[in-house]
Amino acid sequence: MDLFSAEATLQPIPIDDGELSFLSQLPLAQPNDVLLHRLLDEITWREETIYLFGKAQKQPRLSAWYGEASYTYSGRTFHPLPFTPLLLEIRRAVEDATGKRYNSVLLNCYRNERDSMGFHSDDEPELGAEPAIASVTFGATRTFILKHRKLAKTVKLDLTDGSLLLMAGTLQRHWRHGINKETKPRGMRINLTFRLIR
Ligand SMILES: O=C(O)CCC(=O)C(=O)O
Ligand SMILES: [Fe+2]
Repeated sequence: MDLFSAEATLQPIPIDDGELSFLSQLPLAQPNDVLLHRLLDEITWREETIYLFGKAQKQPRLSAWYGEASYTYSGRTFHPLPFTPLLLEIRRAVEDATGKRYNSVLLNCYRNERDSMGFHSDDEPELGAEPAIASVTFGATRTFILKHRKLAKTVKLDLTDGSLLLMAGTLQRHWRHGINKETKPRGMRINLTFRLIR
């Protein structure tokens, strides 16, 4: 094995007012494309309805919650499904790589370039003051955009197949993040954000 072909540990990404680190390939027991298709098949995906200015709208992606604690998100309380063996396996890899523990995961499936995630912070009180949120991507690359709440600063990161991004420290307090729609065709992408809910 070529030990120098890729970084083996999380590398810090310099950013003001928070902590970000990135690992281009999370060590996993199965290839990324096998895990992408297993997640697509084994997860109970839902197309949630959201209310925007009082109007019902389908969320522009599929999503699912798994874990050990109920959770409030965008003003709604979710009762997660229990972790599956596949999710436990991915969680173990994420815990080993980040040195932190997680009891919940939000999964999002971006079916194509038209799916997206609006700008938000993962700053719900049950996540605590400086939450560690570990984000794993399978499938197509999409651009993860961070916008500072007060300063005119934007950071863009390409989240590639098999990558791990750790958001920590005061990042959620000072920055919002999201995934824009794209104009060029994109294949399917599944993202998992592991969290610790208290
Ligand atoms: O898909 C992504 O990379 C972002 C997901 C996200 O922000 C979230 O699950 O809260
Ligand atoms: Fe988020």
